Amino acid sequence: MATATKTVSEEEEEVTTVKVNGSAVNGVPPVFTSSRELKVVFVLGGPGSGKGTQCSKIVETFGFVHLSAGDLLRAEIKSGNENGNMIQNMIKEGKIVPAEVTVKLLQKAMEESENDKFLIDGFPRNEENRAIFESVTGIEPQFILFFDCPEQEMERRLLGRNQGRVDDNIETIRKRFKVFVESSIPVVDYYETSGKVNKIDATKSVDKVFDSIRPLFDCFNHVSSNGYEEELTEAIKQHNINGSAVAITN
Ligand SMILES: Nc1ncnc2c1ncn2[C@@H]1O[C@H](COP(=O)(O)OP(=O)(O)OP(=O)(O)O)[C@@H](O)[C@H]1O
Ligand SMILES: Nc1ccn([C@@H]2O[C@H](COP(=O)(O)O)[C@@H](O)[C@H]2O)c(=O)n1
Repeated sequence: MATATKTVSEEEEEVTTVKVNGSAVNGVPPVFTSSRELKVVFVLGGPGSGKGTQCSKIVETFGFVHLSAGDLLRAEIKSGNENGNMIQNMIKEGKIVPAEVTVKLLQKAMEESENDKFLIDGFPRNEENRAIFESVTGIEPQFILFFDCPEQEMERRLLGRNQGRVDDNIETIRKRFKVFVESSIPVVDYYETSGKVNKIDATKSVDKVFDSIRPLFDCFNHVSSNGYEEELTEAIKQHNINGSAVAITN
């Protein structure tokens, strides 16, 4: 009788060939065990620009799963994991946690989900985040949503947020702004070169911001006979024509 037990060579085969979106990076295949074609949108923008608020609305309307890198790190602190103290100290100082920690958490969350559409919020925060995510998962984002908001407005929002976060105080907020400009904007610039960045004017009301985002996600709901890729390319083109593709102000 046949058994379900795999031979060592079958298991090796699985780890090296059953891959998400699967290309090898520098000859090393990605170590992601899902065989689904995952669609990922990275959501970037300064602290307090409204990323989490808009992600909730996208989840409700377009059925994406929201993975906030910050929330996953905060959950790791609460879980009592050995990395908890290190993560807590980094967050208090507004510093970026080593990518291998954050990527592992994102990878686990994606593997545990049955969905295939993910909004990854607050990630990649620096070049190390970007490179390690790409090499571990082999996933290229569909596009980047970039929330553009002046520091003065972000500071006002963060100081009024009242969620008891250890980093929503003026001293840490200033450090987070500096890290954003020095480490996160270069990642946005990187994706700008491949035309993947969709800049959103985040100063408007919550509903107006969502109205400007909506057309970029419509293609994931109603796929035309040409397939969603063509619809998405057209939506990005229209988004840029409509004047949101202005220079990054930070
Ligand atoms: N368009 C908006 N206008 C005014 N206030 C907003 C807007 N969007 C979000 N806010 C408020 O600003 C605060 C920060 O929003 P949110 O938590 O969504 O930002 P974020 O970019 O996810 O921040 P962080 O990166 O620090 O997690 C919240 O109190 C939220 O209610
Ligand atoms: N990729 C990331 C994302 C977040 N952090 C740390 O968490 C803090 C809070 O992040 P939010 O997105 O919830 O604002 C952030 O300041 C970093 O300390 C990270 O290290 N890497």
